[in-house]
Amino acid sequence: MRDNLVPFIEFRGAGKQYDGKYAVRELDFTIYQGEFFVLVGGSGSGKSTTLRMINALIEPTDGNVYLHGKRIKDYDIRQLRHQIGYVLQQIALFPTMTVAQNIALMPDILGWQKAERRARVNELLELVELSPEHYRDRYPHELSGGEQQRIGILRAIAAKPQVLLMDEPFSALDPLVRAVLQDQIAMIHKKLGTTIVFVTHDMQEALKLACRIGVMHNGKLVQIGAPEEIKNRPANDYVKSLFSTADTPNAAQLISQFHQMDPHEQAAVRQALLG
Ligand SMILES: Nc1ncnc2c1ncn2[C@@H]1O[C@H](COP(=O)(O)OP(=O)(O)OP(=O)(O)O)[C@@H](O)[C@H]1O
Repeated sequence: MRDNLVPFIEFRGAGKQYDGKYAVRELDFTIYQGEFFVLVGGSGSGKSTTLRMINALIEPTDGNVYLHGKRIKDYDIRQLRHQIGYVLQQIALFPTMTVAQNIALMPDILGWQKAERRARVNELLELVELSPEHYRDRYPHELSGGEQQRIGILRAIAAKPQVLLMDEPFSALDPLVRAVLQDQIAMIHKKLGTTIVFVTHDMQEALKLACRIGVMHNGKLVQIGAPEEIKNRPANDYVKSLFSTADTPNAAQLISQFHQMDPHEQAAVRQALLG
């Protein structure tokens, strides 16, 4: 990605005030095409506000945000949202729609032909190692939490959006399921080359997934850099303290976490892993 940096999402003096108080301020940075950009920071530091400026869920009160060189606020909002997939912590699949219908929602809205939609659903299920034959016709209540989250991610990328926004997408999941989904989103990013902007509280997750990490503190972006740069050369004591305890957990730690779960949780993890 570093050989050919094409500016894709640009924050230029962007800020958001609520009643005269800044939620985020003085955001000046660029996310490049095909990049996996991870925003980290404590609770209330402004990560979600920053993310939501990209899909116009929040309009900046100061400065501007650009996609492809055009101001977000100058896009037709429907066209903009069609180019941007969005995944939240609690994915709400439509309960009365099957897995295939949930995934094909946006292609359907965009008028893709039935055969194209069907092929896309199968291709995507295979991408995350869920057999289309076993999963296409199931309903959300027949899936584990990890499987539902995977279907939510597939729904967000089904119509081949140029950008995927992910706001703490794995934080409600058990550690093992989480580790599997982290590997899968890394693989999706590698295969499809989608630009991903990902918010997390978890520094290990950031170090594992990011091309670059942006660290937020009190509504400001205090450092941007590659994972090793942030960890080895933190810009200040705050960044240092965030990353001081973050080491990638090893298999032994994960396995011991698994053994500490109750049998019900273990069954859910097994189901998600083997699914
Ligand atoms: N609608 C709103 N009205 C007033 N203040 C808001 C509003 N939305 C967010 N804020 C404030 O803006 C700041 C940044 O919030 P934001 O949700 O972006 O933080 P965050 O880093 O995503 O937090 P968390 O990790 O807890 O989700 C917080 O102080 C929050 O209270």
